[in-house]
Amino acid sequence: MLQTQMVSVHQPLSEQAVAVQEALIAAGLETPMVDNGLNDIEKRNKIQAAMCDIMETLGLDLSDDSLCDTPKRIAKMYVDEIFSGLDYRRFPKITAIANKMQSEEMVKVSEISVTSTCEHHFVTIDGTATVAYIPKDQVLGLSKINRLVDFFAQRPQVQERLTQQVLVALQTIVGTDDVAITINATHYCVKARGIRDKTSYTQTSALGGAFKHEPALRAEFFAR
Ligand SMILES: Nc1nc2c(ncn2[C@@H]2O[C@H](COP(=O)(O)OP(=O)(O)OP(=O)(O)O)[C@@H](O)[C@H]2O)c(=O)[nH]1
Ligand SMILES: [Zn+2]
Repeated sequence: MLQTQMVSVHQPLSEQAVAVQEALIAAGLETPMVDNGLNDIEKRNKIQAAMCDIMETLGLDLSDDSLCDTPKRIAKMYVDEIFSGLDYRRFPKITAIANKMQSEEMVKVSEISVTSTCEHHFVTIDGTATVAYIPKDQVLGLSKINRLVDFFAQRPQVQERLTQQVLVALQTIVGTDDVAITINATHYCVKARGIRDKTSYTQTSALGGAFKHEPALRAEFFAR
């Protein structure tokens, strides 16, 4: 999970954040967003008021000591936690070092925890991601791959877009097309409501460069 992090409206975007945002827009993969000009405090206040309205509409007693702070908690959770990835000022600093060790084989990080939120129902998507790339001029700090996945997971998502966003972001940052990602996830909109299927899960993948075109590399990536 992203650490809660206070960001100022005046905080400039990092060069990496700008490059990734531009790449996603160019690829038609950016999350549909509108800049409403609200700062984080204004967002929390508006969401809190809206949640009071929802709870009162449901007939809940907001004077109850267990319920009274729920609108405030949800507002904070949306802005600072589970939807914090909508704000590029929170884009993680992805440190890389020169590939002096001439690593030219796949680097693969497996079973990265993914907790996201389905944009159709606003309930949890729970799963894991496996991400690989073939280093070119730079190698990434390993935890930065987890952080990148986490940034895009902290948005309302469909799993297919989350998968593609991580692919394009990583390609942009490492400067190579040779990136692969697969996500396995359970959708609580399928598990806890609607069809109420307790066992199914969804696998999505996005492959670039050699991972797309070389069957042996693709097979190596998907092998456990
Ligand atoms: N492709 C895709 N679909 C998703 C994802 N998350 C949720 N959905 C689906 O979005 C669809 C929305 O369908 P609707 O018919 O508008 O919504 P609904 O009436 O709540 O549908 P049910 O879930 O079947 O009850 C559902 O089939 C969800 O399972 C996702 O990450 N990717
Ligand atoms: Zn859903």
